[in-house]
Amino acid sequence: MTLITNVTLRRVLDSRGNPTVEADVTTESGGFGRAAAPSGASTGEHEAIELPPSEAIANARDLAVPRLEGEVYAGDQRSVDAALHAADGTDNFSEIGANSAVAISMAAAKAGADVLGAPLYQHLGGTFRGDQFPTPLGNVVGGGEHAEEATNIQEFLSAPVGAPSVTEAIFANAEVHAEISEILEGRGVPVNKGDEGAWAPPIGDDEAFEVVAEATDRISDERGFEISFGLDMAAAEMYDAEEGVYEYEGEPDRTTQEQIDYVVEMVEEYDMAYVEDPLDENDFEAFAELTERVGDQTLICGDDLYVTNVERLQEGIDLGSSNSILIKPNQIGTLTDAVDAIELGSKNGIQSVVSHRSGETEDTTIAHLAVGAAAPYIKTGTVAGERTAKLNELIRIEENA
Ligand SMILES: C=C(OP(=O)(O)O)C(=O)O
Ligand SMILES: [Mg+2]
Repeated sequence: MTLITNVTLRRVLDSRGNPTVEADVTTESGGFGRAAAPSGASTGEHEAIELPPSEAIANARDLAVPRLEGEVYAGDQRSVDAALHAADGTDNFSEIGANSAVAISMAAAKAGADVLGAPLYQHLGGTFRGDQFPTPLGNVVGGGEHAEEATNIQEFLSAPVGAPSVTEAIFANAEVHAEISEILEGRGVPVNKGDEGAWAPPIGDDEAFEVVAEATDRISDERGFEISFGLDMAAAEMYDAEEGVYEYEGEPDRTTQEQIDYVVEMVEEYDMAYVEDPLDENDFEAFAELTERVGDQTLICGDDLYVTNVERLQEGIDLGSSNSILIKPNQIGTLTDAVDAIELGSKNGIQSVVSHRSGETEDTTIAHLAVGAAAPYIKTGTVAGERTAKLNELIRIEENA
């Protein structure tokens, strides 16, 4: 019934106006799934390879589609994803492109769910899943690779850790976002937006800490539940490997030790709930030192460090590098690989944060993945249509749970 009979690939627009890969999967009994690949700007050097969409589509048509149509059942996600790996034949999807792979993988999952008449989160997670909702981490101020002339730190994230429901948390993040524009206006700071819809003001990191803390405190008081905040430092983008320093525009460079001390100081001063990629993507040891120092107070999350790869995650587990992992299906290329990383993490006390990319589409798969895999966090922006697509889907899922 769920035998895949057709896979169609096309180019569509992403939120930056760049082309990306969209896949349609149809099954023998008429099941249908459609999904599109997102795209990063601050990509990790160990990520699976995103090919130019036209090339990814042409190669996937030649190599992957014949191994799927009439061969594999959409309801059997592991077989779909194994066929994608076999068609590609490399360990980083450099033949068919991780963008084609992830679009097909997600579209097949949706087609499988469609045949069952079940919501995607239930198809992915099974019948006993669907009652645990992730806390949404909402990007409210940012710079780095996501906006020019803004903060060094890539993302300041509202973290409504005390919210009674995911719906309340989503609205609280939007209120924090709105509050920040008022605060910035009051300070005479012009308000532009970055790639993910976060404010991208021309201010230094120190001022951004103050502004975000003020906004989260105010909305927390109004709402009556705890709203903390966190960061994605995307530190690999700041790291100069030759000099061994982290470069901050308008401030002195920091050595690795100074970077660790700085993060410890900020975690303590602002009681931060979350710090992603505070150190270079190859420095498992420095991550471990930081986790040793503040891992009992905050989540230290590896994004570029792990690239959703179970082998890199295992190295981090062995060394104690972090207590959290970012999960981006397109970093690794399939839903199976993403779920395996979540499960390896949860067996080892590592909290998963299912994440969007800075270039996104209206696709809502990650909202279902977070619920289906019972991930404790999701990072998918605060405002902007391609972000609210996922957030509104979470609201709907919660309503139906
Ligand atoms: C979402 C992120 O940005 P990008 O998609 O540009 O890697 C991130 O670094 O977590
Ligand atoms: Mg990141």
